[in-house]
Amino acid sequence: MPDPSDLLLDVRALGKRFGGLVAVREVDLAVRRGSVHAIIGPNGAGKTTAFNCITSFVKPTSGRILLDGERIDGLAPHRIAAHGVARTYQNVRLFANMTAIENVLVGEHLRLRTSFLDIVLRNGRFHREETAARARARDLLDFVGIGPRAGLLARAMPYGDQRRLEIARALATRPRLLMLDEPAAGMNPAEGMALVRLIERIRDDLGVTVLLIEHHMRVVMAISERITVFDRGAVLAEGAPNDIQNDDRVIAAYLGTRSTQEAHAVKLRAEARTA
Ligand SMILES: Nc1ncnc2c1ncn2[C@@H]1O[C@H](COP(=O)(O)OP(=O)(O)OP(=O)(O)O)[C@@H](O)[C@H]1O
Repeated sequence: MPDPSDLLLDVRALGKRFGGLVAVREVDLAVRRGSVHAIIGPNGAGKTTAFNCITSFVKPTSGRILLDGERIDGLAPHRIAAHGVARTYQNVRLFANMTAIENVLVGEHLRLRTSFLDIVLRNGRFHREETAARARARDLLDFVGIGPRAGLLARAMPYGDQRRLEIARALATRPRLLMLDEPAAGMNPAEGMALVRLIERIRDDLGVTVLLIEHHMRVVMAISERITVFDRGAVLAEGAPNDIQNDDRVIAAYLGTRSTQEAHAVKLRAEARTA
């Protein structure tokens, strides 16, 4: 068991029911400060529901969620963001008709101290904060590798750049914990490895702890210090990448073949035969 003071996120006995369906049951999740931690598991295992509970997008049925030792379950989503938790989504959710830099500024503004009156009056504080926010937004776009596209509309950007923009917008809220839901979805192997390097820089250069849900096993194994495996709403295994790769239960449930995609294909073919 890790020392509780090493933990940034400490989820205990988390449960979520949707009517009669138990989506998450008795889940414990301990994310060390300064680490990259992955959640893996088959489709429908409850991974996104656990994310949604942590960010208060859905209300947990049971359990406790602590950030840096402080309970955050039951807080409104914007309060959780203010505590330093930012996330991205499985499907890109950008403001499509805004430019890249404007999307990042939306994240920045969650942090600014400018009051409504300051904005209406466009006074000194407004201009100082706006200038600083723009400079920081540009730095973040550079950091994620899309600086030259700052003025492009989000909808005009290639998919890979949109995913980077989402990460920049999340970073603009200055999180302590960045939660990424399938960041490598739709990426080819080279793009996946470039994402690995970006996530490493987020951890090392910005000091942000990263919790990600991911199906691309090459990405997961390359980046994660710890992996938690979900299966049918519960935690099946937790450990370092090497342990997870060699865990018989995980192999049986999930990694039985060379890649996740193959595992899904085998499962689907088996289901098709019995249909
Ligand atoms: N809002 C909801 N209402 C009812 N059922 C839901 C809701 N959200 C999720 N579920 C169900 O909860 C279960 C867990 O879903 P969840 O999306 O958390 O799985 P997942 O592990 O993230 O899957 P995937 O890898 O496909 O994204 C599924 O059976 C899903 O249908």
